Amino acid sequence: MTPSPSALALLTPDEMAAVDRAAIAGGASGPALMRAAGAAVARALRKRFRPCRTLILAGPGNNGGDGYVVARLLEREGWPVSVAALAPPRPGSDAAMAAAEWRGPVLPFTPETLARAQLVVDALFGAGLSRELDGPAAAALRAVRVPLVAVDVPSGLDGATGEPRGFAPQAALTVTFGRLKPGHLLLPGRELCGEVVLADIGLPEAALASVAPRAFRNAPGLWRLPERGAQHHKFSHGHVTIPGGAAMPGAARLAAMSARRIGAGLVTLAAEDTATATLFRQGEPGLLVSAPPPEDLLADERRSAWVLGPGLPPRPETLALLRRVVEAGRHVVADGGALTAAAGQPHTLQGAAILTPHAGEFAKVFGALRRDRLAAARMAAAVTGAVVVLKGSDSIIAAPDGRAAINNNAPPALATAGSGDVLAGLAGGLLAQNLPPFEAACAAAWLHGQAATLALAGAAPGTPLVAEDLLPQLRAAWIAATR
Ligand SMILES: NC(=O)C1=CN([C@@H]2O[C@H](COP(=O)(O)OP(=O)(O)OC[C@H]3O[C@@H](n4cnc5c(N)ncnc54)[C@H](O)[C@@H]3O)[C@@H](O)[C@H]2O)[C@@H](O)CC1
Ligand SMILES: Nc1ncnc2c1ncn2[C@@H]1O[C@H](COP(=O)(O)OP(=O)(O)O)[C@@H](O)[C@H]1O
Ligand SMILES: [K+]
Repeated sequence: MTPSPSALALLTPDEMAAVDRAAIAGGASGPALMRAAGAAVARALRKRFRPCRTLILAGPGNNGGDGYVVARLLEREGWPVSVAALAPPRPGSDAAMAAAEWRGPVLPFTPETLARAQLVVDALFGAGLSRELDGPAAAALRAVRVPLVAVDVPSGLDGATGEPRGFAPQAALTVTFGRLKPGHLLLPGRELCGEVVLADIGLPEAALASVAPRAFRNAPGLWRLPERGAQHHKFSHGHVTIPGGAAMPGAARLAAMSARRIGAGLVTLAAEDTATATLFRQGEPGLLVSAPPPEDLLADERRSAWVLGPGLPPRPETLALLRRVVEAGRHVVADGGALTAAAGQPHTLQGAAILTPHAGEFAKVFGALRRDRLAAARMAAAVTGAVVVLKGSDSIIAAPDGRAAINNNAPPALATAGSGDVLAGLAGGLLAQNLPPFEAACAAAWLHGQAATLALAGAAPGTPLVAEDLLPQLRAAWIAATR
Protein backbone atom coordinates (compact mmCIF):
# COMPACT_ATOMS: atom_id res chain seq x y z
CA MET A 1 0.00 0.00 0.00
CA THR A 2 1.31 3.50 -0.82
CA PRO A 3 2.31 5.30 2.37
CA SER A 4 1.03 8.82 3.02
CA PRO A 5 3.56 11.67 2.93
CA SER A 6 3.23 12.10 6.70
CA ALA A 7 4.17 8.45 7.25
CA LEU A 8 7.27 9.11 5.13
CA ALA A 9 8.24 12.18 7.15
CA LEU A 10 11.61 12.12 8.85
CA LEU A 11 12.07 14.22 11.96
CA THR A 12 15.42 15.37 13.29
CA PRO A 13 16.17 14.83 16.97
CA ASP A 14 15.35 18.51 17.64
CA GLU A 15 12.06 18.22 15.76
CA MET A 16 11.24 15.00 17.65
CA ALA A 17 11.97 16.77 20.93
CA ALA A 18 9.52 19.50 19.84
CA VAL A 19 6.89 16.82 19.12
CA ASP A 20 7.55 15.37 22.55
CA ARG A 21 7.03 18.79 24.18
CA ALA A 22 3.87 19.38 22.13
CA ALA A 23 2.56 15.98 23.20
CA ILE A 24 3.12 16.72 26.87
CA ALA A 25 1.72 20.26 26.53
CA GLY A 26 -1.34 18.73 24.87
CA GLY A 27 -1.94 16.48 27.87
CA ALA A 28 -0.07 13.30 26.94
CA SER A 29 1.67 11.56 29.80
CA GLY A 30 5.48 11.43 29.66
CA PRO A 31 5.70 8.26 31.72
CA ALA A 32 3.06 6.59 29.52
CA LEU A 33 5.06 7.43 26.38
CA MET A 34 8.17 6.07 28.04
CA ARG A 35 6.38 2.86 29.00
CA ALA A 36 5.14 2.49 25.40
CA ALA A 37 8.66 3.10 24.07
CA GLY A 38 10.21 0.56 26.45
CA ALA A 39 7.47 -1.96 25.65
CA ALA A 40 8.10 -1.56 21.92
CA VAL A 41 11.80 -2.26 22.42
CA ALA A 42 11.12 -5.28 24.61
CA ARG A 43 8.62 -6.64 22.06
CA ALA A 44 10.97 -6.26 19.10
CA LEU A 45 13.83 -7.76 21.08
CA ARG A 46 11.84 -10.80 22.28
CA LYS A 47 10.85 -11.55 18.70
CA ARG A 48 14.49 -11.78 17.61
CA PHE A 49 16.45 -13.09 20.59
CA ARG A 50 16.07 -15.92 23.07
CA PRO A 51 16.38 -15.23 26.81
CA CYS A 52 20.04 -14.70 27.65
CA ARG A 53 22.18 -12.61 30.03
CA THR A 54 21.05 -9.13 29.01
CA LEU A 55 22.71 -5.91 30.12
CA ILE A 56 20.90 -2.60 29.80
CA LEU A 57 23.29 0.35 29.50
CA ALA A 58 21.24 3.25 30.85
CA GLY A 59 22.04 6.92 30.30
CA PRO A 60 20.88 9.85 32.44
CA GLY A 61 18.02 11.06 30.19
CA ASN A 62 14.82 9.65 28.77
CA ASN A 63 16.74 7.24 26.54
CA GLY A 64 17.99 5.68 29.77
CA GLY A 65 14.42 5.85 31.09
CA ASP A 66 13.26 3.71 28.17
CA GLY A 67 16.05 1.29 29.11
CA TYR A 68 14.77 0.83 32.68
CA VAL A 69 11.34 0.01 31.26
CA VAL A 70 12.89 -2.61 28.96
CA ALA A 71 14.72 -4.11 31.94
CA ARG A 72 11.53 -4.42 33.97
CA LEU A 73 9.49 -5.93 31.14
CA LEU A 74 12.11 -8.50 30.15
CA GLU A 75 12.71 -9.53 33.75
CA ARG A 76 8.98 -10.03 34.22
CA GLU A 77 9.22 -12.64 31.47
CA GLY A 78 12.06 -14.42 33.20
CA TRP A 79 15.02 -12.97 31.32
CA PRO A 80 18.25 -12.63 33.29
CA VAL A 81 18.57 -8.83 33.15
CA SER A 82 20.82 -6.31 34.85
CA VAL A 83 21.32 -2.60 34.44
CA ALA A 84 24.55 -0.61 34.36
CA ALA A 85 23.86 3.11 34.75
CA LEU A 86 26.31 5.61 33.30
CA ALA A 87 24.84 8.30 35.55
CA PRO A 88 21.66 8.50 37.61
CA PRO A 89 18.63 10.20 36.09
CA ARG A 90 17.78 13.74 37.20
CA PRO A 91 15.63 13.53 40.34
CA GLY A 92 11.95 14.03 39.59
CA SER A 93 12.30 13.18 35.88
CA ASP A 94 10.26 10.53 34.08
CA ALA A 95 13.49 8.55 33.77
CA ALA A 96 14.01 8.73 37.54
CA MET A 97 10.53 7.27 37.97
CA ALA A 98 11.30 4.44 35.56
CA ALA A 99 14.61 3.80 37.37
CA ALA A 100 12.83 3.66 40.72
CA GLU A 101 10.53 0.94 39.37
CA TRP A 102 13.54 -1.24 38.52
CA ARG A 103 14.18 -3.55 41.44
CA GLY A 104 16.67 -5.88 39.76
CA PRO A 105 20.45 -5.82 39.84
CA VAL A 106 22.31 -2.58 39.13
CA LEU A 107 25.92 -3.34 38.27
CA PRO A 108 28.90 -1.01 38.09
CA PHE A 109 29.47 0.59 34.69
CA THR A 110 32.71 -1.31 34.06
CA PRO A 111 34.33 -3.47 31.36
CA GLU A 112 33.93 -6.52 33.65
CA THR A 113 30.17 -6.05 33.79
CA LEU A 114 30.04 -5.77 30.02
CA ALA A 115 32.21 -8.84 29.51
CA ARG A 116 29.57 -11.07 31.17
CA ALA A 117 26.68 -9.93 28.95
CA GLN A 118 25.35 -11.98 26.05
CA LEU A 119 23.10 -9.21 24.76
CA VAL A 120 23.41 -5.44 25.29
CA VAL A 121 20.61 -2.90 25.17
CA ASP A 122 22.08 0.51 24.37
CA ALA A 123 19.90 3.06 26.17
CA LEU A 124 22.66 5.61 26.81
CA PHE A 125 21.71 8.52 24.54
CA GLY A 126 19.09 9.12 21.89
CA ALA A 127 17.66 12.38 20.70
CA GLY A 128 19.36 14.26 23.54
CA LEU A 129 22.93 13.61 22.39
CA SER A 130 24.50 17.02 22.76
CA ARG A 131 28.20 16.43 22.19
CA GLU A 132 30.75 13.85 21.07
CA LEU A 133 30.61 10.51 22.78
CA ASP A 134 33.66 10.06 24.97
CA GLY A 135 34.80 8.73 28.34
CA PRO A 136 33.25 5.60 29.84
CA ALA A 137 30.22 5.67 27.51
CA ALA A 138 32.36 5.48 24.38
CA ALA A 139 34.73 2.97 25.98
CA ALA A 140 31.87 0.68 26.99
CA LEU A 141 30.23 0.75 23.57
CA ARG A 142 33.55 0.17 21.84
CA ALA A 143 34.05 -2.93 23.98
CA VAL A 144 30.74 -4.60 23.06
CA ARG A 145 31.31 -7.92 21.27
CA VAL A 146 27.78 -9.33 21.52
CA PRO A 147 24.58 -8.33 19.69
CA LEU A 148 23.47 -4.81 20.59
CA VAL A 149 19.92 -3.50 20.50
CA ALA A 150 19.77 0.30 20.26
CA VAL A 151 16.99 2.35 21.78
CA ASP A 152 16.05 5.09 19.30
CA VAL A 153 19.57 5.27 17.75
CA PRO A 154 22.92 3.63 18.47
CA SER A 155 24.30 6.05 21.08
CA GLY A 156 26.61 8.59 19.49
CA LEU A 157 24.86 8.47 16.12
CA ASP A 158 23.62 11.90 15.15
CA GLY A 159 20.02 11.34 14.15
CA ALA A 160 20.06 14.48 12.00
CA THR A 161 23.02 13.56 9.82
CA GLY A 162 23.67 9.81 10.09
CA GLU A 163 27.25 10.59 11.21
CA PRO A 164 28.66 9.28 14.48
CA ARG A 165 29.71 11.99 16.90
CA GLY A 166 32.94 10.57 18.26
CA PHE A 167 31.77 6.96 18.09
CA ALA A 168 28.59 4.97 17.59
CA PRO A 169 28.30 1.19 17.99
CA GLN A 170 27.10 -1.31 15.41
CA ALA A 171 23.57 -2.38 16.35
CA ALA A 172 21.84 -5.57 15.28
CA LEU A 173 18.46 -3.90 15.85
CA THR A 174 17.35 -0.33 16.43
CA VAL A 175 13.88 0.46 17.71
CA THR A 176 12.73 4.03 17.23
CA PHE A 177 9.51 5.85 17.96
CA GLY A 178 6.87 7.80 16.06
CA ARG A 179 8.91 8.83 13.03
CA LEU A 180 12.23 7.78 11.53
CA LYS A 181 15.07 10.27 11.66
CA PRO A 182 17.33 11.19 8.71
CA GLY A 183 20.16 9.42 10.52
CA HIS A 184 18.33 6.09 10.27
CA LEU A 185 18.58 6.33 6.46
CA LEU A 186 21.78 8.26 5.81
CA LEU A 187 25.06 6.38 5.71
CA PRO A 188 26.85 5.34 7.79
CA GLY A 189 23.90 5.58 10.19
CA ARG A 190 21.70 3.28 8.10
CA GLU A 191 24.25 0.48 8.44
CA LEU A 192 25.09 1.16 12.09
CA CYS A 193 21.40 0.83 13.00
CA GLY A 194 21.10 -2.72 11.66
CA GLU A 195 17.46 -3.66 11.31
CA VAL A 196 15.25 -0.66 12.08
CA VAL A 197 11.84 -1.03 13.70
CA LEU A 198 9.61 2.05 13.79
CA ALA A 199 7.18 1.71 16.69
CA ASP A 200 3.96 3.60 17.23
CA ILE A 201 4.02 4.71 20.87
CA GLY A 202 0.79 6.68 20.74
CA LEU A 203 2.24 10.14 20.12
CA PRO A 204 -0.88 12.25 19.45
CA GLU A 205 -1.41 13.16 15.78
CA ALA A 206 -1.76 16.82 16.77
CA ALA A 207 1.70 16.76 18.35
CA LEU A 208 3.21 15.10 15.27
CA ALA A 209 1.45 17.61 13.04
CA SER A 210 2.80 20.54 15.07
CA VAL A 211 6.18 20.18 13.36
CA ALA A 212 6.29 20.61 9.57
CA PRO A 213 8.70 17.97 8.30
CA ARG A 214 11.40 19.05 5.84
CA ALA A 215 12.81 15.61 5.09
CA PHE A 216 11.13 12.43 3.87
CA ARG A 217 11.92 8.87 3.04
CA ASN A 218 11.73 8.63 -0.73
CA ALA A 219 8.92 6.28 -1.74
CA PRO A 220 5.72 6.34 -3.80
CA GLY A 221 3.30 8.51 -1.84
CA LEU A 222 5.79 11.36 -1.79
CA TRP A 223 5.10 11.75 -5.52
CA ARG A 224 2.74 10.37 -8.15
CA LEU A 225 3.66 9.18 -11.59
CA PRO A 226 1.96 10.96 -14.51
CA GLU A 227 -1.33 9.59 -15.73
CA ARG A 228 -2.29 8.74 -19.27
CA GLY A 229 -5.70 9.40 -20.77
CA ALA A 230 -7.48 8.86 -24.05
CA GLN A 231 -7.21 12.58 -24.80
CA HIS A 232 -3.41 12.49 -24.60
CA HIS A 233 -1.09 12.21 -27.58
CA LYS A 234 2.63 11.72 -27.82
CA PHE A 235 3.42 15.41 -27.58
CA SER A 236 1.45 15.73 -24.38
CA HIS A 237 3.79 13.12 -22.91
CA GLY A 238 6.71 15.40 -23.64
CA HIS A 239 9.71 15.46 -25.90
CA VAL A 240 13.13 14.81 -24.37
CA THR A 241 16.28 15.88 -26.21
CA ILE A 242 19.61 14.36 -25.29
CA PRO A 243 22.81 15.63 -26.90
CA GLY A 244 25.39 12.90 -27.30
CA GLY A 245 29.04 12.92 -28.27
CA ALA A 246 31.48 10.59 -30.00
CA ALA A 247 33.61 9.96 -26.92
CA MET A 248 30.91 8.08 -24.96
CA PRO A 249 27.89 7.63 -27.22
CA GLY A 250 26.51 4.82 -25.05
CA ALA A 251 25.81 7.19 -22.15
CA ALA A 252 23.35 9.32 -24.12
CA ARG A 253 21.76 6.16 -25.54
CA LEU A 254 21.18 4.72 -22.09
CA ALA A 255 19.61 7.99 -20.97
CA ALA A 256 17.43 8.06 -24.09
CA MET A 257 16.23 4.47 -23.72
CA SER A 258 15.35 5.17 -20.08
CA ALA A 259 13.46 8.37 -20.90
CA ARG A 260 11.35 6.44 -23.45
CA ARG A 261 10.62 3.59 -21.10
CA ILE A 262 9.44 5.96 -18.40
CA GLY A 263 6.85 7.41 -20.69
CA ALA A 264 8.29 10.38 -22.60
CA GLY A 265 6.28 10.68 -25.83
CA LEU A 266 9.33 11.35 -28.00
CA VAL A 267 13.03 11.17 -27.36
CA THR A 268 15.66 12.65 -29.66
CA LEU A 269 19.33 11.84 -29.54
CA ALA A 270 21.02 15.00 -30.76
CA ALA A 271 24.33 13.99 -32.28
CA GLU A 272 27.29 16.29 -31.87
CA ASP A 273 28.81 15.20 -35.19
CA THR A 274 27.77 13.21 -38.24
CA ALA A 275 29.67 10.04 -37.28
CA THR A 276 27.79 9.97 -33.96
CA ALA A 277 24.50 10.52 -35.80
CA THR A 278 25.22 7.46 -37.96
CA LEU A 279 25.98 5.42 -34.88
CA PHE A 280 22.82 6.60 -33.09
CA ARG A 281 20.70 5.62 -36.12
CA GLN A 282 21.70 2.01 -35.52
CA GLY A 283 20.03 2.14 -32.10
CA GLU A 284 16.41 1.54 -31.06
CA PRO A 285 14.00 2.07 -33.95
CA GLY A 286 11.72 4.26 -31.84
CA LEU A 287 14.45 6.74 -31.00
CA LEU A 288 14.67 9.91 -33.04
CA VAL A 289 18.12 11.00 -34.13
CA SER A 290 19.01 14.50 -35.23
CA ALA A 291 22.05 15.68 -37.15
CA PRO A 292 24.31 18.31 -35.58
CA PRO A 293 24.36 20.93 -34.23
CA PRO A 294 22.14 20.18 -31.20
CA GLU A 295 21.24 23.83 -30.58
CA ASP A 296 19.29 23.93 -33.87
CA LEU A 297 16.65 21.88 -32.04
CA LEU A 298 15.93 24.72 -29.64
CA ALA A 299 13.66 26.37 -32.22
CA ASP A 300 11.04 23.66 -31.53
CA GLU A 301 9.41 24.65 -28.27
CA ARG A 302 7.84 21.24 -27.83
CA ARG A 303 11.31 19.98 -26.93
CA SER A 304 10.59 20.90 -23.36
CA ALA A 305 13.05 18.69 -21.47
CA TRP A 306 16.76 18.26 -22.09
CA VAL A 307 19.20 15.85 -20.51
CA LEU A 308 22.64 17.39 -20.74
CA GLY A 309 25.78 15.64 -19.69
CA PRO A 310 25.73 11.86 -20.13
CA GLY A 311 28.80 11.16 -22.24
CA LEU A 312 29.44 14.82 -23.04
CA PRO A 313 32.97 16.14 -22.58
CA PRO A 314 33.49 18.44 -19.57
CA ARG A 315 34.33 21.36 -21.85
CA PRO A 316 33.24 25.02 -21.94
CA GLU A 317 31.17 24.18 -25.06
CA THR A 318 29.06 21.78 -23.00
CA LEU A 319 28.42 24.47 -20.41
CA ALA A 320 27.65 26.99 -23.16
CA LEU A 321 25.06 24.61 -24.63
CA LEU A 322 23.54 24.19 -21.17
CA ARG A 323 23.28 27.98 -20.79
CA ARG A 324 21.58 28.31 -24.18
CA VAL A 325 19.06 25.59 -23.36
CA VAL A 326 18.34 27.07 -19.93
CA GLU A 327 17.98 30.56 -21.37
CA ALA A 328 15.51 29.17 -23.92
CA GLY A 329 13.35 28.26 -20.93
CA ARG A 330 13.66 24.46 -21.20
CA HIS A 331 13.71 22.02 -18.30
CA VAL A 332 17.24 20.72 -17.97
CA VAL A 333 18.70 17.73 -16.17
CA ALA A 334 22.43 18.44 -15.81
CA ASP A 335 24.61 15.37 -15.33
CA GLY A 336 28.13 14.08 -15.99
CA GLY A 337 30.08 16.32 -18.35
CA ALA A 338 27.81 19.34 -17.84
CA LEU A 339 28.48 19.21 -14.10
CA THR A 340 32.21 18.72 -14.42
CA ALA A 341 32.32 21.61 -16.90
CA ALA A 342 30.85 23.77 -14.12
CA ALA A 343 33.64 22.89 -11.66
CA GLY A 344 34.03 25.68 -9.14
CA GLN A 345 31.26 27.73 -10.83
CA PRO A 346 27.96 26.58 -9.32
CA HIS A 347 26.21 29.77 -10.50
CA THR A 348 26.58 28.56 -14.12
CA LEU A 349 24.09 25.81 -13.30
CA GLN A 350 21.38 28.23 -12.22
CA GLY A 351 18.17 27.70 -14.12
CA ALA A 352 18.65 23.95 -14.51
CA ALA A 353 15.77 21.93 -13.07
CA ILE A 354 17.71 18.94 -11.72
CA LEU A 355 21.41 18.30 -11.09
CA THR A 356 22.54 14.70 -10.60
CA PRO A 357 26.10 14.79 -9.19
CA HIS A 358 27.83 11.84 -7.58
CA ALA A 359 30.06 12.75 -4.64
CA GLY A 360 33.05 13.47 -6.88
CA GLU A 361 31.12 15.78 -9.21
CA PHE A 362 29.48 17.44 -6.23
CA ALA A 363 32.87 18.27 -4.71
CA LYS A 364 34.15 19.65 -8.02
CA VAL A 365 31.21 22.01 -8.40
CA PHE A 366 30.40 22.97 -4.82
CA GLY A 367 33.60 22.27 -2.88
CA ALA A 368 34.56 19.47 -0.49
CA LEU A 369 31.56 17.57 0.81
CA ARG A 370 30.82 18.32 4.46
CA ARG A 371 30.13 15.50 6.86
CA ASP A 372 26.52 16.63 6.97
CA ARG A 373 25.65 15.63 3.41
CA LEU A 374 21.96 16.45 3.86
CA ALA A 375 22.91 20.05 4.66
CA ALA A 376 25.41 20.07 1.79
CA ALA A 377 22.78 18.95 -0.73
CA ARG A 378 20.35 21.58 0.57
CA MET A 379 23.05 24.23 0.27
CA ALA A 380 23.75 23.22 -3.34
CA ALA A 381 20.04 23.37 -4.15
CA ALA A 382 19.72 26.81 -2.56
CA VAL A 383 22.78 28.15 -4.42
CA THR A 384 21.67 26.92 -7.86
CA GLY A 385 17.89 27.00 -7.50
CA ALA A 386 17.91 23.45 -8.87
CA VAL A 387 16.83 20.18 -7.32
CA VAL A 388 20.06 18.39 -6.44
CA VAL A 389 20.31 14.61 -6.42
CA LEU A 390 23.46 13.83 -4.46
CA LYS A 391 23.90 10.26 -5.70
CA GLY A 392 25.10 7.29 -3.73
CA SER A 393 23.75 4.32 -1.87
CA ASP A 394 21.69 6.81 0.15
CA SER A 395 20.95 9.34 -2.60
CA ILE A 396 19.73 12.66 -1.20
CA ILE A 397 17.27 14.68 -3.27
CA ALA A 398 17.22 18.29 -2.08
CA ALA A 399 14.99 21.12 -3.31
CA PRO A 400 15.82 24.83 -3.17
CA ASP A 401 12.94 25.34 -0.70
CA GLY A 402 14.61 23.06 1.86
CA ARG A 403 12.57 19.92 1.23
CA ALA A 404 14.69 16.81 0.99
CA ALA A 405 14.14 13.11 0.42
CA ILE A 406 16.47 10.25 1.22
CA ASN A 407 16.41 7.25 -1.06
CA ASN A 408 17.05 3.86 0.51
CA ASN A 409 16.02 1.27 -2.08
CA ALA A 410 19.19 1.27 -4.22
CA PRO A 411 21.22 -1.96 -4.10
CA PRO A 412 25.03 -1.62 -4.24
CA ALA A 413 25.08 -3.34 -7.65
CA LEU A 414 24.02 0.03 -9.07
CA ALA A 415 27.62 1.16 -8.70
CA THR A 416 28.38 0.36 -12.34
CA ALA A 417 29.17 2.52 -15.37
CA GLY A 418 26.07 3.83 -17.08
CA SER A 419 23.70 3.48 -14.19
CA GLY A 420 23.84 7.25 -13.60
CA ASP A 421 22.93 7.78 -17.26
CA VAL A 422 19.80 5.71 -16.72
CA LEU A 423 18.91 7.88 -13.72
CA ALA A 424 19.40 11.09 -15.71
CA GLY A 425 17.19 9.73 -18.50
CA LEU A 426 14.46 8.82 -16.03
CA ALA A 427 14.54 12.30 -14.50
CA GLY A 428 14.38 13.89 -17.96
CA GLY A 429 11.54 11.61 -19.05
CA LEU A 430 9.48 12.51 -16.00
CA LEU A 431 10.21 16.25 -16.30
CA ALA A 432 8.98 16.05 -19.90
CA GLN A 433 5.71 14.64 -18.57
CA ASN A 434 5.32 17.74 -16.40
CA LEU A 435 6.28 16.32 -13.04
CA PRO A 436 7.72 19.19 -10.98
CA PRO A 437 11.51 18.88 -10.56
CA PHE A 438 11.51 17.62 -6.96
CA GLU A 439 8.88 14.97 -7.69
CA ALA A 440 10.57 13.99 -10.97
CA ALA A 441 13.95 13.61 -9.26
CA CYS A 442 12.52 11.62 -6.34
CA ALA A 443 10.49 9.34 -8.62
CA ALA A 444 13.51 8.78 -10.87
CA ALA A 445 15.74 7.80 -7.95
CA TRP A 446 13.13 5.41 -6.55
CA LEU A 447 12.32 3.79 -9.93
CA HIS A 448 16.07 3.39 -10.55
CA GLY A 449 16.53 1.56 -7.23
CA GLN A 450 13.39 -0.50 -7.76
CA ALA A 451 14.46 -1.53 -11.27
CA ALA A 452 17.79 -2.71 -9.86
CA THR A 453 16.07 -4.56 -7.03
CA LEU A 454 13.79 -6.31 -9.52
CA ALA A 455 16.72 -7.15 -11.80
CA LEU A 456 18.42 -8.83 -8.84
CA ALA A 457 15.34 -10.63 -7.51
CA GLY A 458 16.34 -14.03 -6.18
CA ALA A 459 20.05 -13.39 -6.76
CA ALA A 460 22.62 -13.96 -4.04
CA PRO A 461 23.96 -10.85 -2.27
CA GLY A 462 26.83 -9.37 -4.26
CA THR A 463 25.47 -10.44 -7.65
CA PRO A 464 26.47 -7.74 -10.16
CA LEU A 465 24.35 -6.09 -12.80
CA VAL A 466 24.99 -3.79 -15.75
CA ALA A 467 23.14 -0.59 -16.55
CA GLU A 468 21.34 -2.23 -19.49
CA ASP A 469 19.75 -4.70 -17.07
CA LEU A 470 17.71 -1.85 -15.60
CA LEU A 471 15.87 -1.10 -18.84
CA PRO A 472 13.62 -4.17 -19.04
CA GLN A 473 12.67 -3.70 -15.37
CA LEU A 474 11.39 -0.15 -15.68
CA ARG A 475 7.83 -1.18 -16.51
CA ALA A 476 7.60 -3.42 -13.47
CA ALA A 477 9.16 -0.65 -11.37
CA TRP A 478 6.46 1.71 -12.66
CA ILE A 479 3.77 -0.81 -11.76
CA ALA A 480 5.23 -1.18 -8.26
CA ALA A 481 5.09 2.61 -7.85
CA THR A 482 1.43 2.83 -8.79
CA ARG A 483 0.10 -0.05 -6.71
N1 LIG B 1 10.43 11.54 21.26
C1 LIG B 1 9.54 11.09 22.09
O1 LIG B 1 8.45 11.50 21.96
C2 LIG B 1 9.92 10.12 23.16
C3 LIG B 1 11.24 9.93 23.47
N2 LIG B 1 11.66 8.99 24.32
C4 LIG B 1 13.09 8.78 24.56
O2 LIG B 1 13.69 9.96 24.98
C5 LIG B 1 14.94 10.10 24.34
C6 LIG B 1 15.41 11.50 24.41
O3 LIG B 1 15.56 11.80 25.78
P1 LIG B 1 16.37 13.03 26.32
O4 LIG B 1 15.94 14.24 25.61
O5 LIG B 1 16.26 13.00 27.79
O6 LIG B 1 17.84 12.76 25.86
P2 LIG B 1 18.84 11.53 26.03
O7 LIG B 1 18.35 10.56 26.99
O8 LIG B 1 19.16 11.07 24.67
O9 LIG B 1 20.15 12.24 26.58
C7 LIG B 1 20.12 13.37 27.40
C8 LIG B 1 21.10 13.28 28.54
O10 LIG B 1 22.38 12.85 28.10
C9 LIG B 1 23.38 13.82 28.39
N3 LIG B 1 24.31 13.79 27.25
C10 LIG B 1 24.03 14.10 25.98
N4 LIG B 1 25.08 13.85 25.17
C11 LIG B 1 26.05 13.34 25.96
C12 LIG B 1 27.38 12.86 25.73
N5 LIG B 1 27.91 12.85 24.52
N6 LIG B 1 28.10 12.41 26.76
C13 LIG B 1 27.58 12.41 27.99
N7 LIG B 1 26.33 12.84 28.29
C14 LIG B 1 25.58 13.30 27.30
C15 LIG B 1 22.63 15.10 28.56
O11 LIG B 1 23.33 16.01 29.37
C16 LIG B 1 21.33 14.60 29.20
O12 LIG B 1 21.51 14.37 30.58
C17 LIG B 1 14.70 9.53 23.00
O13 LIG B 1 15.89 9.20 22.35
C18 LIG B 1 13.83 8.33 23.31
O14 LIG B 1 14.64 7.22 23.62
C19 LIG B 1 10.72 8.06 24.94
O15 LIG B 1 10.95 8.03 26.32
C20 LIG B 1 9.29 8.29 24.69
C21 LIG B 1 8.85 9.40 23.87
N1 LIG C 1 26.91 1.55 -3.41
C1 LIG C 1 25.83 1.95 -4.06
N2 LIG C 1 24.62 1.50 -3.66
C2 LIG C 1 23.52 1.88 -4.33
N3 LIG C 1 23.51 2.72 -5.39
C3 LIG C 1 24.67 3.20 -5.82
C4 LIG C 1 25.89 2.85 -5.18
N4 LIG C 1 26.88 3.48 -5.85
C5 LIG C 1 26.32 4.19 -6.85
N5 LIG C 1 24.99 4.01 -6.85
C6 LIG C 1 24.03 4.63 -7.79
O1 LIG C 1 24.44 4.34 -9.11
C7 LIG C 1 24.38 5.49 -9.95
C8 LIG C 1 25.79 5.77 -10.45
O2 LIG C 1 25.85 6.98 -11.11
P1 LIG C 1 27.22 7.55 -11.72
O3 LIG C 1 28.30 7.43 -10.72
O4 LIG C 1 26.93 8.89 -12.27
O5 LIG C 1 27.52 6.50 -12.86
P2 LIG C 1 27.73 6.68 -14.43
O6 LIG C 1 28.14 8.09 -14.68
O7 LIG C 1 28.79 5.71 -14.79
O8 LIG C 1 26.45 6.35 -15.07
C9 LIG C 1 23.75 6.57 -9.10
O9 LIG C 1 22.37 6.62 -9.29
C10 LIG C 1 24.05 6.14 -7.68
O10 LIG C 1 23.10 6.61 -6.77
K1 LIG D 1 20.61 4.73 22.34
